[in-house]
Amino acid sequence: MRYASVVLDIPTRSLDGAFEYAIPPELEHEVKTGATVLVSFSHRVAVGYVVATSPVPPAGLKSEKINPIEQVLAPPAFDETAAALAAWIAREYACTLPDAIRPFLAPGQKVKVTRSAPDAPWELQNERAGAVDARWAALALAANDYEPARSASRQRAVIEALREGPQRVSELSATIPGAASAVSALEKRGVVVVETRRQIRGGDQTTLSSAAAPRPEHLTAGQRAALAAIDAARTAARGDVVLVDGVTGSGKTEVYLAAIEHALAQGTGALVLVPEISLTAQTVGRFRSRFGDNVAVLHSRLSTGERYDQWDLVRSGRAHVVVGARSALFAPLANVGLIIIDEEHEGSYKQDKSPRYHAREVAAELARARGAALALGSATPSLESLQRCRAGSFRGATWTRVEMPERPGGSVLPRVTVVDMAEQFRGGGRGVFSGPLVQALRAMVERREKAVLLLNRRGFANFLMCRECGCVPECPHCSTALTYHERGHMLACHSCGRSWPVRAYPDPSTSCPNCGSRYLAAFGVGTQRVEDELSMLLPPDVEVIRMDADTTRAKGAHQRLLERFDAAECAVLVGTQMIAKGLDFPEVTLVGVINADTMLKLPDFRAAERTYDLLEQVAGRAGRGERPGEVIVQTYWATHPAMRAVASHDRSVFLDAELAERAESGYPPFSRLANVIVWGRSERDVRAVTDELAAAVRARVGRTPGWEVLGPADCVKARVKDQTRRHLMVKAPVDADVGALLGACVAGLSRRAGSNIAVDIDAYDMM
Ligand SMILES: Nc1ncnc2c1ncn2[C@@H]1O[C@H](COP(=O)(O)OP(=O)(O)OP(=O)(O)O)[C@@H](O)[C@H]1O
Ligand SMILES: [Zn+2]
Repeated sequence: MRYASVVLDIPTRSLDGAFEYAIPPELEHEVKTGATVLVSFSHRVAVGYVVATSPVPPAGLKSEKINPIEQVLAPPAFDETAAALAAWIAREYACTLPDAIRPFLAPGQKVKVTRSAPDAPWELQNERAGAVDARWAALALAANDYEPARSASRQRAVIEALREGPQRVSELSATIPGAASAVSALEKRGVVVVETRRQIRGGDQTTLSSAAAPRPEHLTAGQRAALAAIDAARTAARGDVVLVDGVTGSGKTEVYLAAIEHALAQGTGALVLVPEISLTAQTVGRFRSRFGDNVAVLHSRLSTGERYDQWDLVRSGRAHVVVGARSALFAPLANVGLIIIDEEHEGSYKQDKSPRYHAREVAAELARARGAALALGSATPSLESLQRCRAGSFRGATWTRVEMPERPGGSVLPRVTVVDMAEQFRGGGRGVFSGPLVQALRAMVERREKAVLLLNRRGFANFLMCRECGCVPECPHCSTALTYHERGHMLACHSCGRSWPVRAYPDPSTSCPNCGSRYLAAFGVGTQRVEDELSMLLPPDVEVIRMDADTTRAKGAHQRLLERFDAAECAVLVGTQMIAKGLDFPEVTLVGVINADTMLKLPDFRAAERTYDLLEQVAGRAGRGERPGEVIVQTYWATHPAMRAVASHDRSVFLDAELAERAESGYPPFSRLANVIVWGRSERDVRAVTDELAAAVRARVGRTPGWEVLGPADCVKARVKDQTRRHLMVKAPVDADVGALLGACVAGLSRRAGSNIAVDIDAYDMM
């Protein structure tokens, strides 16, 4: 008899830890680690996941007292190492074990079970995602001597079509009426063979010229150094990390491709993470053109069926390179030699629902557990990664930074001009585009090239700003920017809770607290308005393509817009953050940033870092080919270090000031920051829970150096959908086990009375 440890997935209860069950002999071949099983638990059936099996009964239990596993519901989806990783995630991010295990399951797998009759076997109520088979027809040898009857024109057409190669019967039927019966007739005569093949969904195609990845003749010196460092880390096989710190257009993708080639040559596979939004045909195409069918692609814009097929390619060992969004980390690739995270600074690597993990941290742990290397790439690495490289190691792994300061083939970084918009306003400029940007756009059109215009939408209309002096009202007590609440006509401070009534422009009572101007207005213009103004400014033969949440909603829309931009002779691409990264169009010679500073005033300690990252990334879209590029950054805060750093292509201008400030105030990367959010319908309950939680955390933390508990206070978004939201922030030393401590505090609450609690370790969203 063997025994299995099973983690139960019972939605309404949080049971931590695994329970022991016996494996009946008839199920012995099916009950493996990673399998989904049905067991009985307190007199009803429950779904669970096997996380370990053992030949000996658990200590202290008599074998006849152990309940048997009743049924196997789904085959193994993960192995022992993955099970251990899930346990690590649960502890590190203070979530339940089933929450940590679910990302590893097959796409579409659900927790609910049903059965058709009282004694029928139970089945999972999965989304319809399982494998799909297609019937393929092909000519048999006998076709060479076969002459269809004169009346059999359909048979003739089918044979004709199949001479080009095998085809799906459904496809034949679409072009030849009655093809299916002709195929059956021909099959009976032995002229055609029909076979069932697994259909694989989700292998999208593109016409984008830049989606191919022709192998360059030689790598640059920077690329060679980066590749050597990654190879060395892979050979060391203990989870060492290499940060590829390469300027925009320096050829990081080529480094990844070469490193993966080396990994494959040694019989190991690779996981490649790219931000969801840049998982476009362009990026995927580069990997496919180098590795063909050995690539599986996983992201959320695929249908469940498509994701299932791609996932199954990995599990069945047919694909060894997985390219995907952060969840690709959980793909069933057993023999991982290399993990790559492109644009590692991206905030989207942090998941905002349970499990609230950060892909960089999970990848580091996975690399350690699998004896693989982790390569992080960015033109604007996160302060966390830079700091770990300075220290040389983190959590037992070596962190090495390799610089790639040059673009290959002699192309140079673009010239950057910062335009002070307050000055433009004082000079009478009231439009969306400053004088210098208008001139640059006209010159670009004359040269018949392409331009990219970024409209920053984050932080939009969250605060008031004076158009004349650029001032943003701040709290006199906390020096955080005041948030504007349009409905209540009020400015509020989210650190101390104070608020002031105010009316924004065009109300006649408006007045800037700094200069008295009446142009104190909510901040922002929409992409639609930019598009309209552009059309008025430029000749009609210039194509204007708008890319934002509205125009990219439809499936494949993102790709079609880029293909249009690619195919155009002279065009302007206007878009939100989604256009800032990854795009590689050599004809783009102008990049304009309409409003560089909307994020700077957000009550978020990473606001400046995010602004710098975004500007540097979008600037990097210019001049990637032979022609030099130009960048125009419009801002009301021309002296901010982020602007100056981008203008001079010198990160240290921003970095030194920023690191000093973070060290001073004890923010990451010099500490860990956890945000505990409590929300619910009753404000009283929410307050009671946050107060108890704050007291519990303070009691545990005591006066331990490096720990600090802030709050409780209202969240920036204090009310969402009629629910009150309060939070508590906890700062801890970088090596502290924050998740375990906060998890225990939450578990020890005396009551949670209709409140929801989210423990967000290493939080990115402070709102
Ligand atoms: N060694 C090389 N020789 C010539 N061309 C190269 C070489 N390496 C890369 N390239 C080309 O340089 C261009 C930029 O490369 P890539 O897109 O990989 O840059 P990147 O570093 O990822 O940039 P970004 O961070 O801005 O997205 C691509 O068109 C690529 O084909
Ligand atoms: Zn205040």
